[in-house]
Amino acid sequence: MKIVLLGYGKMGQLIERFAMKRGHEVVLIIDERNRNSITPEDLEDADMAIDFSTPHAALENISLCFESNLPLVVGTTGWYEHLDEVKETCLEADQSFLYGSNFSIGVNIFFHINKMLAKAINPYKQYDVQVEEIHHIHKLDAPSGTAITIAEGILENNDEKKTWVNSVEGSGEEVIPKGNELLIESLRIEEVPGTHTVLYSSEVDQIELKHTAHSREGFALGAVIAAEWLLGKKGFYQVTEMFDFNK
Ligand SMILES: NC(=O)C1=CN([C@@H]2O[C@H](COP(=O)(O)OP(=O)(O)OC[C@H]3O[C@@H](n4cnc5c(N)ncnc54)[C@H](OP(=O)(O)O)[C@@H]3O)[C@@H](O)[C@H]2O)C=CC1
Ligand SMILES: O=C(O)C1=N[C@H](C(=O)O)C[C@H](O)C1
Repeated sequence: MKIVLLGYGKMGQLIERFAMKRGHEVVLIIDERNRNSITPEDLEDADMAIDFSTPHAALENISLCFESNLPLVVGTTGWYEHLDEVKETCLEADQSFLYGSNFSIGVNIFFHINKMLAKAINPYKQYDVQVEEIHHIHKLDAPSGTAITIAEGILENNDEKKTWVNSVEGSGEEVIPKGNELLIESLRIEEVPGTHTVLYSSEVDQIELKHTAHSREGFALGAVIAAEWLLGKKGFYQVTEMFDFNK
């Protein structure tokens, strides 16, 4: 596959390594320095684009790929308030699009267990639930996209919680969740690649479901596998649709 990389930071560089290992070719690298000079024609010879850029760049990059009729995998987080409009444009224009807050297999298994756990605990109102995410200090968005997906999985299966609220440690803003609000606590610590925990607490005990990424390799390999999965398909997909355990 001939791949265009949008974003060539920590993730883009790792994705290039895994793409080459799996026999693909990176034909164009786009980052902040050359983005303004890129036109849809520059993407004509490619088979697939993979975007791991920044929350404010993602939307324009998605439009660029749609204009070029280039299938696109988006790992960038922090732009999800625009998901509905992207879906509409994608389907209207008969494009190929896949996005995911987290491409690692481990986290996708976690997403699945998170929903099952939320469903199992739902009748036992003595448990209160909270989500915690820890990432490196360079991260631009909070809460993490993964934490939002986890929170959505809980909200779908919990009668008490209606919405999520976010508190960023050290921001100086105190967030005290109401009874029907699910708290996502964000911590930014050194170079942590990504740790997500769901905590259910009662007076007598605590249940924890935790995923710790040891590196970014799982995310990068997952993004290349997602690109391979998307090739030849039309439509709007989420990464979770790639996995059988969601069926
Ligand atoms: N879904 C998943 O599994 C994962 C998602 N992510 C998400 O991926 C994104 C990138 O993460 P990461 O690689 O760590 O971030 P980095 O900050 O390391 O890299 C961001 C890259 O985006 C480039 N960039 C900035 N503006 C544009 C633009 N307009 N068009 C194209 N590229 C641009 C930057 O260029 P320059 O260097 O020139 O500034 C840089 O190369 C984040 O949103 C993060 O949350 C991260 C890991 C896993
Ligand atoms: O910015 C990161 O680094 C990560 N971002 C994604 C997110 O926001 O969930 C995925 C992963 O946790 C790493």
